[in-house]
Amino acid sequence: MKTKNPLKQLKLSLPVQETPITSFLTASGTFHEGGLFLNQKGLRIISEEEESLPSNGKDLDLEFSLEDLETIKVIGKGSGGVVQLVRHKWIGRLFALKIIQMNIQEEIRKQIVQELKINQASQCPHVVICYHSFYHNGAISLVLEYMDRGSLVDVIRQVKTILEPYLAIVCKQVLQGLVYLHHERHVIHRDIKPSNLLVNQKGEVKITDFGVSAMLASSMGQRDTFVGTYNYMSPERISGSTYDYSSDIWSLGIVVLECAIGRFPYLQSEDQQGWPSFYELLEAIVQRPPPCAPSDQFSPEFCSFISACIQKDPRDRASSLDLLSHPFIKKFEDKDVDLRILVGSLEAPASFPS
Ligand SMILES: Nc1ncnc2c1ncn2[C@@H]1O[C@H](COP(=O)(O)OP(=O)(O)OP(=O)(O)O)[C@@H](O)[C@H]1O
Repeated sequence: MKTKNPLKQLKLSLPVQETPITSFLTASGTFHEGGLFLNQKGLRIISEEEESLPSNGKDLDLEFSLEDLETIKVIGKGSGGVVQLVRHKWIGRLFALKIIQMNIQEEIRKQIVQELKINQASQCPHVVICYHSFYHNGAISLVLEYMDRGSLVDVIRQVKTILEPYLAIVCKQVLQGLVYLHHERHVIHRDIKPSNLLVNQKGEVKITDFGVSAMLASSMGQRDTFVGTYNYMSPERISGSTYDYSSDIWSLGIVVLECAIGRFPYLQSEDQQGWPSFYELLEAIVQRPPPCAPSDQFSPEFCSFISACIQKDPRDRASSLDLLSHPFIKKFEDKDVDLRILVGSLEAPASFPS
């Protein structure tokens, strides 16, 4: 028997497409499924392990002892000691272990441990978390959040210069860290420099060594004995005047300018023979007009940002809070600039030869 309308019976009923494609996208226009990220800038695959790692570590409530950590390799050396990449034997998680050698009296040690405890309470996603600190065999060991793309020193070494859109994203995150330190914790960092600004492959930038320079200074019995580089130090600190939060802003300006032009701003040119001597450099910072961004190579917003930071008179510098709404930062806010694209192309310091 023939059916009246065979085609009608064959008709498939398709589900009505009620879900618009945009609902699969994140705010940045990225399609995200499992570990796969796809947007107009390309494709990225992030392992499930990385994805599930907490970015602020608030949920990490482990009992630590140095015996629980196994060393993988040394990933950095500073004036105070070494930094090792370590793995927690039981949970397998990676940390950076910073060991600072200091033979100090019991009283000062107690004071330092107390200070570090306060630092451990960091509640800002742009300040590297210090999970634990130990005093052992004359050394202070800090168990830090591991930043797997190293510092801005490693970034500049590989890319030479950082383009304005990426720099704006870097600056915004550093400023968020500084707003936290200056306005919530009421502390001056005192050692903002490229090696203290760390990056991870999620595109996060965080300030580290918060409180460490103060700790080293107090361990020497003088409030302002400085160990480290003077390159980023403000003129008022070099000349021994009183200083405040704006001293960190000067340092930030020098760091950002260096990242943009690809050389330390007090060097006249890339091919300048050798560095100025220690005293020539200090004299230049205190006596000479401050460096600025060349207006024929950079946007007016960038040049204005740099001169809002690098002012000889600290009162002329903008605050971290003001700088967060500077036109240079605002300019790229809705432009979907993804720092992961930049850091994704870099080699991890952990894979550098020792
Ligand atoms: N939490 C971390 N995660 C990943 N790498 C780190 C971490 N902390 C430090 N490092 C690496 O170790 C290097 C040395 O760090 P450290 O703080 O000891 O010295 P520094 O800042 O380079 O110099 P100085 O001791 O003069 O301040 C850094 O430049 C960075 O590459």
